[in-house]
Amino acid sequence: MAYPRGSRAPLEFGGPLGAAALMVLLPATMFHLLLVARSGPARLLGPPPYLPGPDVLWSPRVLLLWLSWLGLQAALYLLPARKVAEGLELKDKSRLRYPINGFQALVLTALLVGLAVSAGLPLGALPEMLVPLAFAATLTAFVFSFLLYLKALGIPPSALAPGGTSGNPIYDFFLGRELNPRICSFDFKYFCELRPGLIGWVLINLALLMQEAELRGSPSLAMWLVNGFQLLYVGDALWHEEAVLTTMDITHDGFGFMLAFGDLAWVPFTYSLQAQFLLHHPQPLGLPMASAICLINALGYYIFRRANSQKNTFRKNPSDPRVAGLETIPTATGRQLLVSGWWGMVRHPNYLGDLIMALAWSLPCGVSHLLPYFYFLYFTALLVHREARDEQQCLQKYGLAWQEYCRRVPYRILPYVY
Ligand SMILES: NC(=O)C1=CN([C@@H]2O[C@H](COP(=O)(O)OP(=O)(O)OC[C@H]3O[C@@H](n4cnc5c(N)ncnc54)[C@H](OP(=O)(O)O)[C@@H]3O)[C@@H](O)[C@H]2O)C=CC1
Ligand SMILES: CC(C)CCC[C@@H](C)[C@H]1CC=C2C3=C(CC[C@@]21C)[C@@]1(C)CC[C@H](O)C(C)(C)[C@@H]1CC3
Repeated sequence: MAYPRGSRAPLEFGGPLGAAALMVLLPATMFHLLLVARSGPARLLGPPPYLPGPDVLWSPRVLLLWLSWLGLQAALYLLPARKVAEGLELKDKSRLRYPINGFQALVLTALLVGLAVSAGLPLGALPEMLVPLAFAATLTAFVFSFLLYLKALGIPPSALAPGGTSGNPIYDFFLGRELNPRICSFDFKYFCELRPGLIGWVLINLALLMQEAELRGSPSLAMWLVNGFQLLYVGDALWHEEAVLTTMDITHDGFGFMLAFGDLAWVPFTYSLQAQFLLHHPQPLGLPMASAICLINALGYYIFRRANSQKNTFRKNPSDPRVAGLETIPTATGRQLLVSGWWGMVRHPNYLGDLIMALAWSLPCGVSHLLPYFYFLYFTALLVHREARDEQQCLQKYGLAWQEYCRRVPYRILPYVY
């Protein structure tokens, strides 16, 4: 980690050079994956079948469709919520309020799409638009991050994110200067993290399933599994929407290109890679293998959900009977660290569960190609890097208590291995 002059916040992601490289590499990787998934050889490490020209990337009609999608999700966000949650305390001691209606947005989107399909909307045509749609999303992410950067020029220092204030415009543009950019009560980061991209991801999956049914008479078992597993994951995220308020994206990272592109483009267009692959490369899958894969996904989901819920319950109320019996380490901040239960096995049991699920999403695609395993490989790298960032932040927050926790729980993600 490099340290910028005149500031104590360490530079991450390789500093300005790393940020500039990622701003080119991430969109390039996304387009590479989209093009390769539909090509015959589907080679992750091979060249793309062709380089798309402006006529393939750019379509005003598709841009309009994309903006309408964002508009629809924004309208659903503004509907009355079943609950309004408070975020963590900010530097100025205030707390922001967030509507909890993400699951409602998912259900209403499903109803609207169902109505539109029964009225003749050709959802199966969506897979043909993925490349121009991804281009529209990338363009939106660049423009949006630029506007967010400008907006952050006039805000008080207390509203800045700890990381995005290096003074280097490229680095700050990438990481995001403002922690919680809002217009009135509309919170852009919270909205983008959970709505257009996540719900868009399952909609793309569904469109790929419908397209497969049109092409082959019925969707394959592999396609059903991928759709089912990823719908469970997105449904779970929206059902437990409040938990996202304590993730580092909301509490620590600014809202810049990294999250805008990640949320709006990367998630829907690369996380749907397995379903894209299956549409063009059908894979035979027998019932015994499908059952084994379901068991792997169930195991991953169980660890992921139980570990996340245990920490969230403990953070909300340490005397809750479900967590009151667990062993803890006190810290100088007054907060405690769990040292038994899920958080006593490894320091990030939730990452372990998430990674097991990631593997289960790739397995229905067989083992003939590396491409459908891209998500598992990328996600391993993302979580290892994220774990290191979180470790750094926890060491800063909890000092000696964190060191004691690391001594008591020596493994980070995988027991006895890492
Ligand atoms: N699908 C995807 O692309 C992604 C999914 N994820 C998933 O998101 C979820 C949230 O991940 P993330 O926000 O990275 O991190 P975590 O939910 O693991 O949160 C880390 C925080 O938990 C608290 N904590 C750590 N150890 C303990 C302990 N022993 N006892 C009590 N509290 C502890 C600390 O915060 P504090 O003490 O301040 O509460 C720490 O900063 C994970 O399940 C992850 O897998 C994440 C990134 C991408
Ligand atoms: C494009 C770059 C390589 C990095 C971008 C990272 C983002 C794609 C991810 C950062 C943290 C995320 C989370 C989820 C999705 C991916 C991003 C935005 C999450 C919403 C997925 C569903 C989970 O249940 C969750 C815990 C709510 C996740 C929160 C973090």
